[in-house]
Amino acid sequence: MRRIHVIAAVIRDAQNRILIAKRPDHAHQGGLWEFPGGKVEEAETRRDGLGRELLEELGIAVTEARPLLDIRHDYPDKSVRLDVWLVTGFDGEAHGAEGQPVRWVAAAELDEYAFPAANAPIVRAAQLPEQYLITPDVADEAELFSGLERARDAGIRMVQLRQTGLDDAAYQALAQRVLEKFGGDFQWMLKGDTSPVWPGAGWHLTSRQLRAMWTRQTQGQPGATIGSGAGLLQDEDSFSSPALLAASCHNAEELKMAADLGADFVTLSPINSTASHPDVQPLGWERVRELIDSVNMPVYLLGGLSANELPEAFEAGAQGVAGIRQLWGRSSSISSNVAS
Ligand SMILES: Nc1nc2c([nH]c(=O)n2[C@H]2C[C@H](O)[C@@H](COP(=O)(O)OP(=O)(O)OP(=O)(O)O)O2)c(=O)[nH]1
Ligand SMILES: [Mg+2]
Repeated sequence: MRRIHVIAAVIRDAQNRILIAKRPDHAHQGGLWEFPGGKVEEAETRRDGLGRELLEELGIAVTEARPLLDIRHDYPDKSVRLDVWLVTGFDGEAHGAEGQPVRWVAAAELDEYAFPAANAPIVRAAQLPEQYLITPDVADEAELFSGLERARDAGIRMVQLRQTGLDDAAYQALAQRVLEKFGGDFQWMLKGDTSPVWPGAGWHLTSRQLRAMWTRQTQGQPGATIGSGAGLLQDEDSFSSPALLAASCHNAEELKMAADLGADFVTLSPINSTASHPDVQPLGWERVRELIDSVNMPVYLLGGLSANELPEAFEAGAQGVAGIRQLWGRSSSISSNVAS
């Protein structure tokens, strides 16, 4: 089946709301909500297709946009490439120019709408920020707390609580204190051998845990997924359901495992060489592009990258950058929205 190239737009306004539209009942995937867009024409660039579709469907002229996520999905009757762009600037008042209902909704509310099956990762990408801070090892809790305050003030919105050298009990106790103080400031991603019990917290698997879990899942229960992205949770293996499931990946095999488990997003590393892993061969941008292209999930690039490299990351198809020192030490000088 020929794959149809579709441009779709996550349009964000100044209040951080996102525009969704309802597909006509008779259309393919009819009656479901969608991100506005449509088929790219033969002699048209992606950007031109985006501009034309949003003018036709919503009566707006796009002024600021960048790639967000590229998805390949096979419906029983149709194969599509959903080439999703984030639109942060436009002229005109968006309205249903073809008579379709449109609605501005908060990112968190997107979960309440019925979208086509291919859209789950788009919803996730629309909700996730551009930067993912991983906490460095700190000397004491005061250093951790002041760093988190700095990150919050600099616009960081998602943090993985990482502290090497703590046993599980000490880590859990630290997480409790950190979440009591900063619970509402960030989307928290926790580590450890069991799914976090804090409401709203996500779980970030190491690549070792990812492999172990994948093996267990695929051998025990074919097709079973645990991630929230797939909408299927099961707790036979004593999982509680994390708000988000993420995994650390370094190659195509691990990316595929994360996708099989229904991960909401992944980190991919190392992009550049880093002081902490001088012996590890960096992936380099060309390979990174190929790897991102091979999956339908939001991917954060990790390893020697700073927020200054967000434009390259977006160009490669990434959700954004993840970082330890780069997003911590200098976080007071980082703009939260470098791309716009
Ligand atoms: N625009 C859009 N299409 C989506 C989304 N999710 C999804 O699976 N699709 C599928 C449904 C369709 O098979 C295809 C988009 O085709 P379309 O019907 O919108 O194309 P179009 O605007 O060019 O319309 P037309 O000229 O065919 O009437 O992509 C989404 O979020 N937005
Ligand atoms: Mg359309």
